[in-house]
Amino acid sequence: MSKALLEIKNLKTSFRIQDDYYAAVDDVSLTLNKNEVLGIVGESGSGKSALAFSIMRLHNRAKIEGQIMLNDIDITNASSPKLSKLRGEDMAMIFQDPLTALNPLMVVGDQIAETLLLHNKDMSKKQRRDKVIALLNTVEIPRPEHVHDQFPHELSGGMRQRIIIAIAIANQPELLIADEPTTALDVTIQSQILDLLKNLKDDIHAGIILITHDLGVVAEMADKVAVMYAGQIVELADVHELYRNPMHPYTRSLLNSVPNTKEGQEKLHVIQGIVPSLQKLPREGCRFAARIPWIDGSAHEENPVLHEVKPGHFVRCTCHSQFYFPDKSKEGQANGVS
Ligand SMILES: Nc1ncnc2c1ncn2[C@@H]1O[C@H](COP(=O)(O)OP(=O)(O)OP(=O)(O)O)[C@@H](O)[C@H]1O
Repeated sequence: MSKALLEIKNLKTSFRIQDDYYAAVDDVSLTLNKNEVLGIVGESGSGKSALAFSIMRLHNRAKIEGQIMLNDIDITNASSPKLSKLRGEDMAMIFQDPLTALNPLMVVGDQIAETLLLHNKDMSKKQRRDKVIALLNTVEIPRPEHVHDQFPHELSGGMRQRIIIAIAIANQPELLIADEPTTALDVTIQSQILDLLKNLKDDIHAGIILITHDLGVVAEMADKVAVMYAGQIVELADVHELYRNPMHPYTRSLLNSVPNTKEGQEKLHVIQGIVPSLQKLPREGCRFAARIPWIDGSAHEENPVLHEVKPGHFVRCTCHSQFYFPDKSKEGQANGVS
């Protein structure tokens, strides 16, 4: 079997709050291959961005334990100059908010050219401009010659996100992380950006990590899905398997909280409570136990680990085998989103 593009083993990312360290990402292991899209889903505060920033090594003061390997390069222990070279060239990120990610004082064409220059010092000015125009075409910007010389504030939110995508793919990274790429955009623009990412997916041959709240987007774009809760992956499976056969109570609750157009959906499931803050996170036992109090405590493992319940389908904690929705009429509808 060919080697994975990205291999993460037992990653733990902790932030210092007052006098102690608290893990926002805890015991995360996963692999991603070239040309593969991994969707990461979970509620706000579940650690998705902390995971993405850990891979890019963009946390300044976090303590990172475990291992992140990108193409056999150990990112966890890479030096700052090495990381600067890796970012942009081997891995790149599309951020949530395109306005804050762009320099307001520089025309967008120059911002794309700057990224090219960082990793291709020998490119002539003319080559750079041609490449920028080609990239603007790739991200489907109309009148690229004109847009090249515009400032970010002169462009719409959707156009700005296209510029961010052009910057991210400028040096053909092998790993592309899109962290909620459509959150800051209105609904019609969201679908245009997702369509663009879908088209790019087949052209750039990168491994893509797509972080989103939107289970529909994951269903459409991802090959496999990791569901995160309170810093941990609670379920990981091929996308079809996960939607057909969700097992972890959190995955089932998430899927059942999404409206679908199929017949028989009487009422949406509400996941009681919220993801606890870092300092209040239970460090032992099943982290989801408090949100499914009707399930007997003995159903949970003392130290839940990911079990491979089927080839390639991993679930954390044994509580899934005893889980049911308190409203019995909802049982069996967990597969409703596809
Ligand atoms: N630099 C930091 N210092 C301290 N705590 C942090 C830091 N970054 C994130 N956290 C905490 O880590 C936890 C996970 O946050 P994270 O932003 O990764 O969640 P998320 O799943 O990406 O949420 P969202 O979907 O809202 O972006 C949260 O409790 C958050 O407050």
